[in-house]
Amino acid sequence: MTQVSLAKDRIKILLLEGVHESAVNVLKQQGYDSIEYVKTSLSEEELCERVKDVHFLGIRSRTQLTEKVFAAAEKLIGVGCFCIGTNQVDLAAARRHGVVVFNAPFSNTRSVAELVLAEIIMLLRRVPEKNAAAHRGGWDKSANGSFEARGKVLGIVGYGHIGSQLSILAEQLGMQVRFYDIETKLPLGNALSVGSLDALLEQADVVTLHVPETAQTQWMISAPQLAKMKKGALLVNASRGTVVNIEDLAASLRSGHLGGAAIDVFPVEPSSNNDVFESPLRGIDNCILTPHVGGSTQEAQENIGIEVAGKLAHYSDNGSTLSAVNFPEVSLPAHHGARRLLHIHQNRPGMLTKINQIMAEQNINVSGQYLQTDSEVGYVVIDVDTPEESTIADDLLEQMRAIEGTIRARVLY
Ligand SMILES: NC(=O)c1ccc[n+]([C@@H]2O[C@H](COP(=O)([O-])OP(=O)(O)OC[C@H]3O[C@@H](n4cnc5c(N)ncnc54)[C@H](O)[C@@H]3O)[C@@H](O)[C@H]2O)c1
Ligand SMILES: O=C(O)CC[C@@H](O)C(=O)O
Repeated sequence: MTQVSLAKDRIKILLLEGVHESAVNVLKQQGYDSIEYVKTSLSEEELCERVKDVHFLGIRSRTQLTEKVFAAAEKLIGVGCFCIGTNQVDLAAARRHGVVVFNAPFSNTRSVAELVLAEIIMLLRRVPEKNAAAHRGGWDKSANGSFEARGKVLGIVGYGHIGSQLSILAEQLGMQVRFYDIETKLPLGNALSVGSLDALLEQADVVTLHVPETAQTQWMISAPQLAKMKKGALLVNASRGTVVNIEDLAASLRSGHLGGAAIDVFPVEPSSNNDVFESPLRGIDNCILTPHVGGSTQEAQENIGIEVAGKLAHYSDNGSTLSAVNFPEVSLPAHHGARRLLHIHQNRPGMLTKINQIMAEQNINVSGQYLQTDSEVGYVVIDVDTPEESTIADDLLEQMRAIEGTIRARVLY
């Protein structure tokens, strides 16, 4: 599969799920005008049709990018996930098809941490059920089951960007922070690392989950783990819906073992704001249900738009894959006065030799060469000095495309 090199005005960009308009502004400022903006996600079938002539695709967490979608997206160069999570993308398939995927690894971190902290206080004070009662005309003026956050043990599962940010905020409220992570992490402030998930569940008054969706985290909180939590303890999940078995959680809340929960993410989420939200957690009063809005603040969305659109434009203009989540990372200088050839190939022995042979045979002066590989894919960038009017770069590109194992190749002027 090869990629024809294009002038900017012929590069088509499809932005889904109502990404912030800051993304459109950045792309337009960089000279990209052919932008289609869609407010919802699309089904696999719709996507396969719509992505056929698209060069860059922007999504959030709802759009599932499967092998089938990448196979249909013959011209796709890059994907921007306008969020932190990339579990909705088959990253290996993207790599095999030579599609570079970027995300915004920390633009909404603070927003999630703030919401979680607020929910912890609300749950400790049983505000959700008092609020529900008041809306029904009730008046539950009582301190029964209501507690301060100060002095309580907060158990954080996953001490990455969000978990560690929350750790700092929670300590400022006087909470005692414990965390569990599969990686060794620097404990911030007075936080303490705990050796196992079970130990954390047994110690914590409040457990909050901040892990990515992986095979290892799927249903990591189910009936046995919920049973290990203290009676009356609280659970917060603003990570991914597959981390908690929602039926088991509903049973634990209804039995009175858990005292409350705040859930922002669900195993199945409505694909648009017009769809009905179904969940076994509906109707449980001390359970806060939010529609996957942990990172949905104006500040976060605007910053994400700027960051991810900037990464897509930079990759398009310069070839840099720095901070890509599925690709060998190459940080490239500007290529003023040189044509830049980009070659993505299957990582087989002898690829670089074949490319260099082409340069030698044409007597080309190579002014810069960059190579990065992973186990499957190689990415070679070559800057060649040619007179401005010369079409030699196009000839070189054609020859490079003919090398067996080439996935995509393009030239930057
Ligand atoms: N609700 C929302 O709107 C929202 C917003 C942003 C992010 N998220 C979700 O939150 C997740 C975490 O975000 P982050 O920025 O903190 O990610 P991160 O990558 O910085 O941190 C994740 C941490 O989890 C740890 N981890 C991985 N597997 C684990 C396991 N099995 N047990 C214990 N720890 C494990 C990692 O080592 C890492 O330290 C994201 O992957 C995303 O799915 C949700
Ligand atoms: O914007 C969204 O769709 C949710 C984003 C959030 O879950 C993330 O992974 O950053």
